[in-house]
Amino acid sequence: MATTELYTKGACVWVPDPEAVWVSAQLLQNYRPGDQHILIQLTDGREMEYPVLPPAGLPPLGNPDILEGGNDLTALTFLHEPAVLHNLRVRFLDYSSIYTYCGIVLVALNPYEQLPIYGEEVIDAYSGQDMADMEPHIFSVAEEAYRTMIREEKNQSIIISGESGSGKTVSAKFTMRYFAVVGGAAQQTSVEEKVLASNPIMEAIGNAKTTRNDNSSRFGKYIEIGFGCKGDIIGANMRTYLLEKSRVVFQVLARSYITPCITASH
Ligand SMILES: Nc1ncnc2c1ncn2[C@@H]1O[C@H](COP(=O)(O)OP(=O)(O)OP(=O)(O)O)[C@@H](O)[C@H]1O
Repeated sequence: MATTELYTKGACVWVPDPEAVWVSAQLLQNYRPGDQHILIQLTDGREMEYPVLPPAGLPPLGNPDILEGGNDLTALTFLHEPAVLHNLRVRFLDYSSIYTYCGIVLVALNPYEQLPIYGEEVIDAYSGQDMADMEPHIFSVAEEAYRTMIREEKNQSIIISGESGSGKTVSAKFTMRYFAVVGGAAQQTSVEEKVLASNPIMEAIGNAKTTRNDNSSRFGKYIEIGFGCKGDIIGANMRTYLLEKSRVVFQVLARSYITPCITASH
């Protein structure tokens, strides 16, 4: 079926909104190829003629209600910006869930509050489980990498990306904690303790406050964790890269010595 045939009376669509970014609306008439406008009704009851000329064209179609709040974005019938934003919003507000899969990728929202979802009992629940059988969580990604490494005896990588303040450093720390717990059994060995204890030291040296993040990393980190044949952490090293020189805006003169000052701006 051509996509335009789905634009029938009663179909749900998303239209851009200056405040809410996207709002949902319903078609009040069938769309016929060549139409320059389509009559829609917004959720607040307002009716409007929506222009369907290029470049915007027809508005993105809404997904069936039954898919709302699903834990994998790839299961959505229509995958576009408003569908992704809406699904993440529903999961966050209605299911208190900050994690959603998009295939093998985990999408994480920053809750800006401590959630009770990172305790050892949660680590135990994820340990040994398949990613597909568990609700999305940073621990399921860590578990997948850990199990694949043990099973295939191959190095694994977890890439954490996002804009400043989105929660990359926090996610990396939860991942390292997961490895320390599942690999170190009940008692953490001193190597595992040292790996976890390196975080505050690195942050003391390499983090600074910006307008977006009170504890913003000033450089990227490539953290390599070594595991022994029993799956326990036996060492780690960290390489830094991508120092954001643009943020080194001035030097502070303090008494007789000069302290380079990595500050703020943004
Ligand atoms: N999962 C989470 N639970 C609770 N708070 C979180 C979580 N993720 C992030 N935060 C909060 O958001 C703040 C910023 O997160 P973080 O420092 O990890 O961001 P970042 O992506 O590493 O930023 P930058 O690129 O600027 O270094 C944290 O200090 C913490 O307060």
